[in-house]
Amino acid sequence: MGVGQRDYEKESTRNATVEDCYRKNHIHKTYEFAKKKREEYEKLDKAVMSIWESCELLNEFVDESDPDLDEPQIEHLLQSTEAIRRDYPDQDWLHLTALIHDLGKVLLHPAFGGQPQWSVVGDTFPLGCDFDESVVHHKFFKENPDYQNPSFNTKFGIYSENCGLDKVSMSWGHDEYMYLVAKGNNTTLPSVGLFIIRFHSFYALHRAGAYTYLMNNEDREMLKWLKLFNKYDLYSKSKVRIDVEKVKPYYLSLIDKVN
Ligand SMILES: O[C@H]1[C@H](O)[C@@H](O)[C@H](O)[C@@H](O)[C@H]1O
Ligand SMILES: [Fe+2]
Ligand SMILES: [Fe+2]
Repeated sequence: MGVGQRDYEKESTRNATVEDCYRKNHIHKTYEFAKKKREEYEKLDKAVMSIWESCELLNEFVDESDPDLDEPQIEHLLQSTEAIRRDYPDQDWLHLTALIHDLGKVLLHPAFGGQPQWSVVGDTFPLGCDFDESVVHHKFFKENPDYQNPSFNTKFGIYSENCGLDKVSMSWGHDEYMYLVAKGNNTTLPSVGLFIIRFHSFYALHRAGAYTYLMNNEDREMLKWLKLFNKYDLYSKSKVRIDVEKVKPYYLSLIDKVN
């Protein structure tokens, strides 16, 4: 295992939880499920909440799919944003992208429908075509009904080569939800910021290099930023706690700027 590589195989109680989460995730996340959830949640009719309030709301949750992180989610948001801010002080769109990238996990909260962990967290993957071997815990897909569907279970499935990721139906989760929320609120984030939010859990693409044949040229440009972002999403996870009250004023002004 290289430094910073996620170890899903090591025997531990943490990994047993992670594995169980992915078992349910892979069995239930079908093309149909994603379609239904998208239709339900793109109405944006669950609750009205500010960005900072959503960050605080996430504090009560620990992500059951994450082998590396036991800290509350707000720590992760601030740690990754602080790290990216240190290296790219002038790119405020990148700071905001990092701050909000996981806010879709509010789906776990009763105010947003209290969705189960398996439906909200974990890596994402395309639906309507083959499940690539590089997707974590791939073995559980055998029990996913799409696995047997002949229109879906080929390399391209329902897609054509280089169709562009925008056309691809990704498994439902916090990425797609936050993308819908940002778009539906007419965000001022550049399209690459939205791309990062929407595909940050697509590890099979940005870490393993699978599914590249679904990308178009624009996706290939944006993938560079997604890879850069991923370094901060992963490697900033640490036990060094952030002084929330100290950094809060900067974030409030950042949020203000884009609203
Ligand atoms: O366990 C993690 C976590 O749920 C992240 O928020 C998600 O983006 C990753 O893809 C996943 O591996
Ligand atoms: Fe995430
Ligand atoms: Fe994250």
